[in-house]
Amino acid sequence: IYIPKATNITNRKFPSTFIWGAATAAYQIEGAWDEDGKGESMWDRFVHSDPTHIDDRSTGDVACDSYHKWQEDIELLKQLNVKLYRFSVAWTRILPTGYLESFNQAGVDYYVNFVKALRAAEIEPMVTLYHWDLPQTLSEQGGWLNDSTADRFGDYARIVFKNLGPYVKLWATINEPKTTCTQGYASGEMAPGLKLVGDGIYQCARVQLLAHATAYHIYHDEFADQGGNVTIVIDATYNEPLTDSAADAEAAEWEFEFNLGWYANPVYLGDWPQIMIDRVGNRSKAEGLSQSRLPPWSKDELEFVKGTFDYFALNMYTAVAVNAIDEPPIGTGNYYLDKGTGTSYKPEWTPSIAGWLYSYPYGMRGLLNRVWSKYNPGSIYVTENGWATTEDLNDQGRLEYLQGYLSNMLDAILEDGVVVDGYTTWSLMDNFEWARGYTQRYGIIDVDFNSPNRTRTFKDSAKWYSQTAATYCLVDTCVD
Ligand SMILES: CCCCCCCCCCCCC/C=C/[C@@H](O)[C@@H](N)CO[C@@H]1O[C@H](CO)[C@@H](O)[C@H](O)[C@H]1O
Repeated sequence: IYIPKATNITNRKFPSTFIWGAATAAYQIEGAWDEDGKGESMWDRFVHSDPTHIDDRSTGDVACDSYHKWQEDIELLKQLNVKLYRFSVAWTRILPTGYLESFNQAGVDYYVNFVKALRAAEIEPMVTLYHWDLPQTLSEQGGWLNDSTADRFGDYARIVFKNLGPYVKLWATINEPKTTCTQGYASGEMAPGLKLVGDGIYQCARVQLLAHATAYHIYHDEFADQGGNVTIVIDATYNEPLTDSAADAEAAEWEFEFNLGWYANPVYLGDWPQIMIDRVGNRSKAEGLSQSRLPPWSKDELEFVKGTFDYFALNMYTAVAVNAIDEPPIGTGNYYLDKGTGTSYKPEWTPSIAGWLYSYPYGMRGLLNRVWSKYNPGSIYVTENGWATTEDLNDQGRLEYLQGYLSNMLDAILEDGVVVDGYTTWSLMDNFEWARGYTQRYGIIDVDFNSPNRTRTFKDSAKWYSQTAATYCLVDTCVD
């Protein structure tokens, strides 16, 4: 279909059924890293073992102190007029070592109280089971390279479903498995800091998908009466060919499959994308390996993973320009060489202070259409979307980014027929931005990390978002 690349902000209203929300993750906001029986996660170990892992030598030990300030956070959500809050449960509060024997009732009580309070405030909880804080004990046993981690994830998911399930209808199993595999197990920039760009990166994807499917089946086999929906959160870029050439168009397609397709294809369609099977298989063979570095699924595994979704949870921030390149030399196995594409950003896109994040609002519409037509998921939630700045209450750049992306989302809904049921902006408040520490802020609400109270203050974008969530309108006045 032809979609004009409109940049104007629409003055039409969002459907009244659309759900406005905000998102966070446990390690990034909670703090209280060793309180009330919580175990050590691989992020606790990563930041404590070598402060140089983090740009500003900071940690998430206190972060936004949301573990203690959760009632205040719910008040903020109410002031924002949002009806959906996506947050994650810290695995190590429930099972401090990752094993059932370490069960910690205090962790369960904490989250049960929290979801009850959200419901009382008429805010729907969307619970992510895993947002990168793997129990350190499991990490030492191979973490996402060890098949048994999928079973440990199932043990943990069962406890959370059983206890929080009466109050939760929207579940996300694993957040952005690709980021974990590329940055945690390949570039080493994130926990656990491994550099296995040839094979570990692919095994990590396989084990996370098995873990997701394990939790999905546990929910539908044992807790179907709760009537909730479960999926995995996948991050993606909108891939625009660098030029009009057929070669760049094909490269953009490869880029799509080696990123989003890597995780979505097994879940929504079955098996790895064919281009990955072919390219990694051929390059592995040329390297003299007897088996592809992309681990083939068994027939049982394929059936186990295929169809494990009730909706599509999409994290979308940026666009990338993609170009064809000469076939990279065969040598040491490497995912980035297997991919066989070049990536950059177009000069007309607006850069943020995060090197990877550029504003190209049309990308939201383009990607939503692609996900909708390729995977036919029935319903999409955009579970993350946001903009990086330095500390600044007058964040006009963030406001314009959100306005532009949401305007294009509405075009996808109203013009193209894509079903987007809800949106949780990243993030409710400034927080610990992984390897960037507190140097990059994504919150619509400012957090003063120098104050013991972690004072929260609405930025301009939060004031605008609160009005938008109340009126379903991105500008001052909308037409129905
Ligand atoms: C001339 C230079 C050319 C370089 C071209 C590189 C192009 C590759 C760019 C791909 C960028 C994708 C990287 C994406 C990362 C994000 O998905 C990831 N950081 C998002 O993580 C989520 O976002 C939040 C903000 O970073 C984070 O706080 C949250 O926890 C994550 O779920």
